[in-house]
Amino acid sequence: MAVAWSEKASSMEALSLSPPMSPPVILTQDELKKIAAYKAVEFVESGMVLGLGTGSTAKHAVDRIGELLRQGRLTNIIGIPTSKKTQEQAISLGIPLSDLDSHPTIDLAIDGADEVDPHLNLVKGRGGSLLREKMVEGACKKFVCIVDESKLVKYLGGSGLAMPVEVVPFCWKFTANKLQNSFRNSGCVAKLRKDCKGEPFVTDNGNYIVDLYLKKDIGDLQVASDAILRIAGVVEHGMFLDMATTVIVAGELGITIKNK
Ligand SMILES: O=C[C@H](O)[C@H](O)[C@H](O)COP(=O)(O)O
Repeated sequence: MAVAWSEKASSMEALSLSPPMSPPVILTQDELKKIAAYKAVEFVESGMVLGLGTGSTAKHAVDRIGELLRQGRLTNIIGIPTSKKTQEQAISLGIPLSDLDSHPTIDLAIDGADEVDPHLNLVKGRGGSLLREKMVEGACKKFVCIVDESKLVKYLGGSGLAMPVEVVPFCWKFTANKLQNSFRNSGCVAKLRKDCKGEPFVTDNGNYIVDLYLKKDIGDLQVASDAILRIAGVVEHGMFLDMATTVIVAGELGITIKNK
């Protein structure tokens, strides 16, 4: 999706890429993701332990951290990757890595999201990395979420796209049925995620993903979270409730920074 990048709106902290009176610059969705990511990396300071997110938006942030390290503008960074893919990317960029066992407290994590509601609750995991993301981002002093404006929703599940749940492979149909029945009042349909070969998608942790598709609001999110986590066979779900401390949204009018 390409949008017009116009002048700063009064209520927004914005990056204006075009001088006044010039025609609006048309940016792609990926360019907006990159702008949000670069803005988030401005929060990074030398000496920090950083949670490194996963996905097409977080990838820009990891690239930028690697670039600043190479230029010597950042030093003594330790990255904690949220997926094997991000781990590979960080290694290729020369970012020193560790894990939660050695660094149980993280200064700052930067990661994307699939949905952001008005209270800064998130849906994550459409890339399949929700479990490691939740572990790493749950251990952060500050979690900066970076999105383009297409990710903003009125309520979680409101995009009509997947709400991911990581489940153990053992009797996944049983677990999927339990999940679907738990949210039948919201018109929930539970589907096993498949890879491009039509095989079950397998997470970095060797589990499967059941995607929930909701026709209506699921109501109280904490109640929904508790209900999902009570189902034996569920490992974790992709609702990140009250975890993001800041959300950076890049959109048509500029960058908006929302703080908890
Ligand atoms: O599992 C994937 C992660 O939760 C991603 O952060 C999320 O899916 C957003 O990805 P993207 O930045 O590619 O839209």
